[in-house]
Amino acid sequence: MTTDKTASSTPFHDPELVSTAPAEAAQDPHAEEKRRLRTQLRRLRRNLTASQQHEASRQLCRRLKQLPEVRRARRISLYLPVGGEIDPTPLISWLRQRNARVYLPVLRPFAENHLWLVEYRPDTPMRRNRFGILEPSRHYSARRSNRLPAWALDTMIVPLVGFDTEGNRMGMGGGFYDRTLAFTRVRRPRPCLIGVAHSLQQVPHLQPAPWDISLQAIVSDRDIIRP
Ligand SMILES: Nc1nc2c(c(=O)[nH]1)N(C=O)[C@@H](CNc1ccc(C(=O)N[C@@H](CCC(=O)O)C(=O)O)cc1)CN2
Ligand SMILES: Nc1ncnc2c1ncn2[C@@H]1O[C@H](COP(=O)(O)OP(=O)(O)OP(=O)(O)O)[C@@H](O)[C@H]1O
Repeated sequence: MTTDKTASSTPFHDPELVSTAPAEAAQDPHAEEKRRLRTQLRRLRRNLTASQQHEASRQLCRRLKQLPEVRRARRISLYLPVGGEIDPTPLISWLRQRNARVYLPVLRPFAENHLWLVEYRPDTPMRRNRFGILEPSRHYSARRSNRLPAWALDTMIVPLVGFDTEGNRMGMGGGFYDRTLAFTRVRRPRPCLIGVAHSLQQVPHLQPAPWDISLQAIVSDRDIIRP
């Protein structure tokens, strides 16, 4: 895993090169520490009670509805929560009333750790992916007309495992969003990225990795952080 000599100098500003970079895990000197912190933060959110979750979701959605990036979005992605993630789904009916289109991440087949963004309508057929997360079915997602390239979204609501007040983020560790959004370093248009999490997922400082994509805002049940 550590034999690739070019690994540490991989130009992460080039999404094409980056997405084929070998020995990915070996490139992150903070990997072990991040893994531990991730496990700890995931446990914290999993341990929230149903009523804490309900209240956090209410507060989150109240704040999200105030954001211009959410209010003006015609095409917006969010996620269906698992494992204690803060729940953005009460936003869906509100968005539909405003005639916004709602998209969900789908694990992209044959492209390791990349996401498709697939439209989510009331009649969209759903299935569970390999992580047990509900997503639009393979058949439905395979139809190009049901998807959007990430650049065509106005806003993406991105789940976080950890964050700091400078807007550094930590995800589930698969690099799914980082890979899917790597193009934002070099091309426009690009979606506005809003990270969301429970306030207890805030940590004093996260060391950003070279491939981390930065967020326009982080919204929790307590705050709106603009880095
Ligand atoms: N609700 C939700 N949907 C999402 C994401 C997310 O973070 N939250 N994703 C954001 O990326 C993508 C899925 N990414 C994921 C990455 C890792 C694991 C996970 O549970 N990993 C396990 C080991 C899994 C296994 O191999 O079986 C673990 O770390 O313990 C789950 C989802 C797309 N959909
Ligand atoms: N653009 C990219 N191209 C190739 N590999 C990448 C890219 N971005 C991240 N990775 C790899 O993905 C792995 C996970 O990265 P990291 O721990 O930062 O995930 P994360 O930010 O928590 O996940 P996510 O992006 O899904 O929220 C790392 O090993 C990293 O090398």
